[in-house]
Amino acid sequence: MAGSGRDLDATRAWTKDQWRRALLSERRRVPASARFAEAIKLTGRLTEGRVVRRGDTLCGYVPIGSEPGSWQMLDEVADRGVRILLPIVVGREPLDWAWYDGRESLRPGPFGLLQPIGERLGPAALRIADAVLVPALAVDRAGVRLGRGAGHYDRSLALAAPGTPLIAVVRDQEVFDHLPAEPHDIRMTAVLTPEKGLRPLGA
Ligand SMILES: Nc1nc2c(c(=O)[nH]1)N(C=O)[C@@H](CNc1ccc(C(=O)N[C@@H](CCC(=O)O)C(=O)O)cc1)CN2
Ligand SMILES: Nc1ncnc2c1ncn2[C@@H]1O[C@H](COP(=O)(O)OP(=O)(O)OP(=O)(O)O)[C@@H](O)[C@H]1O
Repeated sequence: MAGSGRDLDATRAWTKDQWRRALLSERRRVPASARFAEAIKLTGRLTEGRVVRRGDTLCGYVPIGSEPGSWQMLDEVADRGVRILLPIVVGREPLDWAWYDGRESLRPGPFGLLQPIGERLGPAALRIADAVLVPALAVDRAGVRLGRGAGHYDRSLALAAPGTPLIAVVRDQEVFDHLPAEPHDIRMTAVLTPEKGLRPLGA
């Protein structure tokens, strides 16, 4: 598959679904050992104080399948005094949110997700976040994010307070020059990757 900046002409014409298929098959080829090493690096990035600090509220996610990150990532961030909100899928509504309260507080949900069982705070709880980690398959330099294709985050992120960092979490190879965008796509303000850490996106 085209790496960042390569084969630009070929990928210019790709649809979002073609991108998704290519990105997911690439992810599935990453050995568990590499995924594990990347998760440890991501945890380091999240606990070094640039993304969130003690007392902050972070919207996180529980990684599933080949997504970047791990359980440890959430626990180590929580151990540093950061409160973590996790998303709950409610049909095609904006995502609902509940506090992360350890692994025992998670239950299997739709799409292979693990979701928190605590009190549902409503979609507007996103407003109290100091930063939002947004799971993604890829992101481009302008902040265009490619997700799973259900539109959950696009419907939800408009509820974040203006200026809240919206941080796509991807592997280093998943940052591209140009991805297909639609009018409803909400732009990410930054990207977090294991090797290069936190980088701003867009203008
Ligand atoms: N970890 C995580 N949580 C998330 C998302 C996400 O992408 N990742 N979402 C982002 O919007 C929302 C849920 N939407 C989702 C929509 C589709 C699939 C999905 O296609 N799941 C695959 C199985 C995944 C796997 O095991 O690799 C499937 O159902 O086939 C997942 C989440 C909110 N929570
Ligand atoms: N703000 C919105 N309001 C209503 N529908 C929306 C909105 N944003 C996205 N959608 C719907 O969701 C569908 C999927 O959107 P898109 O392909 O951008 O998903 P995605 O961002 O990749 O997925 P996800 O956010 O679930 O990871 C769109 O075709 C559109 O119908």
